[in-house]
Amino acid sequence: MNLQISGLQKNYAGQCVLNIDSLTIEKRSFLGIIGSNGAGKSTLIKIIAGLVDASSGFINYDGEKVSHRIQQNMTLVFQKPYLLRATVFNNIAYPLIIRNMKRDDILTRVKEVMKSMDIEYLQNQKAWTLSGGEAQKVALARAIVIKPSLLLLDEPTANIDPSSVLVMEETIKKFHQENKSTVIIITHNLQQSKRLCKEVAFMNEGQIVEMGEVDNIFNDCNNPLTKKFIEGEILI
Ligand SMILES: Nc1ncnc2c1ncn2[C@@H]1O[C@H](COP(=O)(O)OP(=O)(O)OP(=O)(O)O)[C@@H](O)[C@H]1O
Repeated sequence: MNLQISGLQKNYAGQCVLNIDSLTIEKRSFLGIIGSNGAGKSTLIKIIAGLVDASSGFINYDGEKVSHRIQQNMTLVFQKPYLLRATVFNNIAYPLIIRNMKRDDILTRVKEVMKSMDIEYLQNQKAWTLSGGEAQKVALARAIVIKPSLLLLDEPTANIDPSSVLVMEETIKKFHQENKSTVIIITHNLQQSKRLCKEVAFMNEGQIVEMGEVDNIFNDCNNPLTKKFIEGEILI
């Protein structure tokens, strides 16, 4: 999915927390969003997902305004996984059930995703009994099972151990390679953005300070604020 953002602003109690003049995210992009706490990263991704209304401005999705059909084609994984009070299998199957997919196809698709993430052993476990890392894997499995054309990830691997991070990253990479999808990931892990993304956008105080190819941003950025941030200095 191709995204065109124009004049996007979000205010909370008269305070502007997001202000993006113009941003294009090409189809099949793999964009990382980095920046300090409160920079506006989650607000941006929630507006893209249609979960929060912008105060002004608009987003075009493949040249169209947001609609039910477009929203059916995107998924968002939060830092804290929201799972249904059901088994792991039913959690992953749910987005396919509500899209009226045939029973046999659901079975095949859910098994395929569980196998690729090595979580088949969890299929009958109740979602509320999962560990944090297991729940996060299930949330990712549920997000990719519909093969969305836009996958939005808000710190999907925060608070999980390195081997689970590896499974999640491999899954996200494979998903991006095998589908003609756009992936946007917010991460505080700069190494993770280097491992996964083609492009990175650095946000500060609601604005996109700089955006470019991963190598350019990390080795040859133009803005002194970006340089400070990636070198681990505190931005004040
Ligand atoms: N529902 C809300 N009501 C009031 N203020 C909000 C609301 N949601 C976000 N904000 C404010 O908007 C600003 C941007 O928040 P946002 O969650 O987008 O930042 P972020 O870059 O994702 O931060 P973090 O890295 O800590 O997750 C913050 O100052 C936050 O307090």
